[in-house]
Amino acid sequence: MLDVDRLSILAQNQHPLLKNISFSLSSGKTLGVIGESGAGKTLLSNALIRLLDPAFHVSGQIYFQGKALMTLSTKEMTRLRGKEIGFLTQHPFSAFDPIYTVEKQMIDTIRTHFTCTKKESRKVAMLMLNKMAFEDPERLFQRYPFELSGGMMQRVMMALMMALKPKMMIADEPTTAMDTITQREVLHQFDLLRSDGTEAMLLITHDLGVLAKLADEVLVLKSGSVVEWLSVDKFFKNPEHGYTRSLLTSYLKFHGVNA
Ligand SMILES: Nc1ncnc2c1ncn2[C@@H]1O[C@H](COP(=O)(O)OP(=O)(O)OP(=O)(O)O)[C@@H](O)[C@H]1O
Repeated sequence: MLDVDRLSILAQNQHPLLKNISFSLSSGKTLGVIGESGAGKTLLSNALIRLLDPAFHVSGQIYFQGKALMTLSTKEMTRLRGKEIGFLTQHPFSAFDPIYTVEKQMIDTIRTHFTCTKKESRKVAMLMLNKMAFEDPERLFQRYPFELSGGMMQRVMMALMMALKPKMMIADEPTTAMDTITQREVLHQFDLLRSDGTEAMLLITHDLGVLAKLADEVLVLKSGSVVEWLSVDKFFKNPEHGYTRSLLTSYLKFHGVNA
């Protein structure tokens, strides 16, 4: 479904930030991407949907269902984002316009991708907000992004993705701003999405518990390079690379588990 071939990113000053990244993501699979802070995870996800600042120099190829994304026009790329490739960012406020209510933004987005009436799209949005554990979606609808917390915005974004049912989903730390109970519910919905239209997921996370629950494969990044690309089973039981082992050991130690 997704093939990334020697993707590299240079900063404006020519400093290499991502170096020859290659991997594939098949239909039916979830790929977890991990690595310490600054490894290049967010740059990678933004590059995949072509939302990088134009100051970066990007080379290599990205194929989504055989389509070379680097050659698509801005208009074609805009059409693809949302319905074909969904994106959940760790900065949800950047995905919403501060001057419109949640209702308007959800309805407009749904109607951009589906032929339906306002009433129909409102009903779908409402249903998904209910699934995202909002107690009073009617009230939420009338609010502006700045009136909501980061965790609430992440849930609104997730509800929108559930309404759009993109073929592939890219999620960059999608539950960071949520409390543990909400996180658990949202991750459950994430899991359900896989059996409801979303065929593949790329999930960036620092939480190895999330990785264990959702991922089939793991891509380990360090300083802009791929260290290992392995099955989740091998990641937890028998990682080859010392860096992967150290990530695992420090996570387990931090969470009070003896390795
Ligand atoms: N606009 C920019 N200009 C120059 N360098 C940048 C820019 N944005 C990010 N970088 C650098 O690119 C590298 C990768 O950053 P990125 O945000 O992708 O890391 P990350 O793995 O997502 O980290 P985190 O887990 O903290 O979110 C870092 O060294 C960062 O300093």
